[in-house]
Amino acid sequence: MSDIRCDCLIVQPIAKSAIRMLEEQGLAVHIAASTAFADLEPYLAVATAVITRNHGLSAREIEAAPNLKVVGVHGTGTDKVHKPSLAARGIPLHNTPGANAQSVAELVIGLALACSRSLIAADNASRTGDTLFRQHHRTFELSGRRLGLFGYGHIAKLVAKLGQAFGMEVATISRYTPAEELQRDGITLLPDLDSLCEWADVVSLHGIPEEKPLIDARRLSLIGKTGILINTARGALIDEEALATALKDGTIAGAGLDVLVVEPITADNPLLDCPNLVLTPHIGGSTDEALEKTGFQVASKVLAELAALERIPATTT
Ligand SMILES: NC(=O)c1ccc[n+]([C@@H]2O[C@H](COP(=O)([O-])OP(=O)(O)OC[C@H]3O[C@@H](n4cnc5c(N)ncnc54)[C@H](O)[C@@H]3O)[C@@H](O)[C@H]2O)c1
Ligand SMILES: O=C(O)[C@H](O)COP(=O)(O)O
Repeated sequence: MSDIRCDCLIVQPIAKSAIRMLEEQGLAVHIAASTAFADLEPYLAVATAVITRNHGLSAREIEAAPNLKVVGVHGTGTDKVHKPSLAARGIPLHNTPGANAQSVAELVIGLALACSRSLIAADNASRTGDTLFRQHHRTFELSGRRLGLFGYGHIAKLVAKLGQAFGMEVATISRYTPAEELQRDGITLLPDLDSLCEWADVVSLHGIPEEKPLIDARRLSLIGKTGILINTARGALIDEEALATALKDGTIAGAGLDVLVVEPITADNPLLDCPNLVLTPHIGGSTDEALEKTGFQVASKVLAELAALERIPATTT
C-alpha cells in the first residue's frame, strides 16, 4: 500500500497564495514534477482533488484516480479535460471564468501592435544597425482600423474596450449576446465569420474550437493581404498549414499566436519559418495579477466542493 499522502494534486504550478489556501484548510498538496503520467500516477492514486491548467486531465489520468471527488481547471478552457469520464462518476468540474481575461486582452493588443509595427523585425533591425529598415518596412496605426472579434465573452469584451480606446471600430459575430448589449458597447453585429474576416483589418479569435478549424485557406484570403490574425483562444481554431502558406505568400499581412494545435511547438510545425508571425508560449493568463486571481478562484471552488462533500469542515472555507 502507498504511503503517499496527497489530498490535492496540482498538475501544473499555480500561485503560492492559492496553495497556501488549500494547505490552511488541512489539505496535503502535491505539485507534480511534470505532466508525465509517471509523475502524476502515484498522486492520482490517492488524491481527492485535482487542479490542472492547460494540460487538462485525460481519461487515463481520471481512471488512475479512484478517490477523485472534484476537478478544478485553473483557467477558462476545459477542452482538454475528458468530461465523459468525470460525468460517468458524477465528479464536478470547475473553471475560473474571467479571472485571466484582462491579461489575455492586453496580450491581444500587444500581439496586434507587434504585427502592425513589425516589432520582432524592428528589434532585429535595431540590434543589427539596419538603418534602411524604416525606409523599406511598411507599418500602420491601429487607430481607424477595424477590429473583428470571433466570440464576445469575458476576454473579447475587454479587447473591444482596449481596441476602442485605440480608436478602432469593433464588430463581432457572437450568437449569444443580446443586441441591446452590443449596441450599448458600441459593437457592430455581423452575420457570420466570412463577413467578419472580410470586414476586419485585425481578426481576433475568442470562441471555442469546433470539429474543423474555422480559419482555413478560404477565410485567410477573406482576411486579405493587409489583414492581421490574432489567436489567444485555442490552436485548433486555425488550420496551421494554411496559415503558414498564407504568411509566406502574403495572403495575409501577419499573425500573432499565443496558442497552437500542439503545445509546446514541435520541430515540424510549418509556422516555425514564417515571416510576420509573432508567437508566445500560451502566456495569456500568466501575469502576476491573473495568476493570483485564477489561483484564488480555483482554490476557492475546490475547497467549497470538498466542504459540501464534508471532506473538510464547511466553516473553514
Ligand atoms: N491564451 C490563454 O492563456 C487563454 C486564457 C484564457 C482563455 N483562453 C481561451 O480564450 C477563449 C475565450 O475565453 P473567455 O474567457 O473569453 O471565454 P468565455 O466563455 O467568456 O467566452 C467565449 C465566447 O465565445 C462565444 N462562442 C463560442 N463559440 C462560438 C461560435 N461558434 N460563434 C460565435 N461565438 C462563439 C461564446 O458565446 C462566448 O461568448 C477560450 O477558447 C479560452 O479557452 C485562452
Ligand atoms: O483557458 C485558459 O484560461 C487558458 O488556457 C489559460 O490557462 P493556464 O491556467 O494554463 O494559463
